[in-house]
Amino acid sequence: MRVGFIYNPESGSGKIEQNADYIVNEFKAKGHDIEVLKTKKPLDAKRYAIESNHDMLLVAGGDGTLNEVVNGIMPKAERPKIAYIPTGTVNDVAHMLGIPMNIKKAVKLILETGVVKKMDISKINDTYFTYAAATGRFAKASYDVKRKDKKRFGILAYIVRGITDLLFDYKMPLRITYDGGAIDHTFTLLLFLNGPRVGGRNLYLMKKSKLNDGKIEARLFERQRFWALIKVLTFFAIGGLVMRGGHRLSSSFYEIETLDPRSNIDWNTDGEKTEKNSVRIQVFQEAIEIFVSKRAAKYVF
Ligand SMILES: Nc1ncnc2c1ncn2[C@@H]1O[C@H](COP(=O)(O)OP(=O)(O)OP(=O)(O)O)[C@@H](O)[C@H]1O
Repeated sequence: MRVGFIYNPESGSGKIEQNADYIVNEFKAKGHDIEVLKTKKPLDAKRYAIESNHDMLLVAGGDGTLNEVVNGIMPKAERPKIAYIPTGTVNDVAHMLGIPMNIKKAVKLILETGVVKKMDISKINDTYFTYAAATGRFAKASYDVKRKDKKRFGILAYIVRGITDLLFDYKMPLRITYDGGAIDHTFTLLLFLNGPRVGGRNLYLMKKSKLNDGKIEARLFERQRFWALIKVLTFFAIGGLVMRGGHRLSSSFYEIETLDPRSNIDWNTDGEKTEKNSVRIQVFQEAIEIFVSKRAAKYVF
């Protein structure tokens, strides 16, 4: 197979760099023709994916690098398969797909023990995302953390940034239309999730949410004095529990319209800052093929 190996040497603690030769040799030993495409700056991974004519893209990086590759291949009529080696800080997608954080074990999964599944990809305005779009309280943490802090402190850097966001009162008057109706309210946090994980947390109460069901699960938190904060924290602490003042929706599309003309809402998709204010979210069912563990194939698809 013709394999393009796209890797981000800056992802996570940088361990991928010492393992790149090992990965190349393992793929060659199995008879693959592998081309190394190392990123030098943001958006290189997307460009490599756009220009690729490989049968498969082997991607090593965090959720952000995977997101760039997905944005690169989605407009193509013939999309290469994706094999993913998680080397980022949070690696939410890899946890859902059952891909080990250990590089050698991840390579073994791709070359020997894994299976290929078709996975949904979603789009928010013109940006594709693999697992999460969010706005409001805490949503900034994942893109506001500085790269050098991520490298030094790992996931703790995100937690500290999240805590500094605690006391900021997000008030977002919005109309949310979905395939079951419409809701007008003032919200503090909106989460749109492809599967049962976000922000490094497994949401075991959302285990019915599958990665190939053609639906996006929405968890919407109304703005309330004091209680909203408790409810958001409870959601993350207790596996996705939604208390009163929260909405649980499942739909193949959403329209989110800001009702305040002065609003200044930033959207976070797969951990990066992308769209602003009113957006449309839609799902492309089973849009990409990706290597997953046998266990994930059974439980999240
Ligand atoms: N060589 C590079 N130098 C600096 N930034 C890069 C480089 N290559 C890619 N990037 C950018 O780094 C961003 C973040 O990388 P990535 O998400 O892969 O790792 P991470 O942030 O450590 O992991 P996670 O998203 O799981 O927290 C990507 O969106 C990409 O644009």
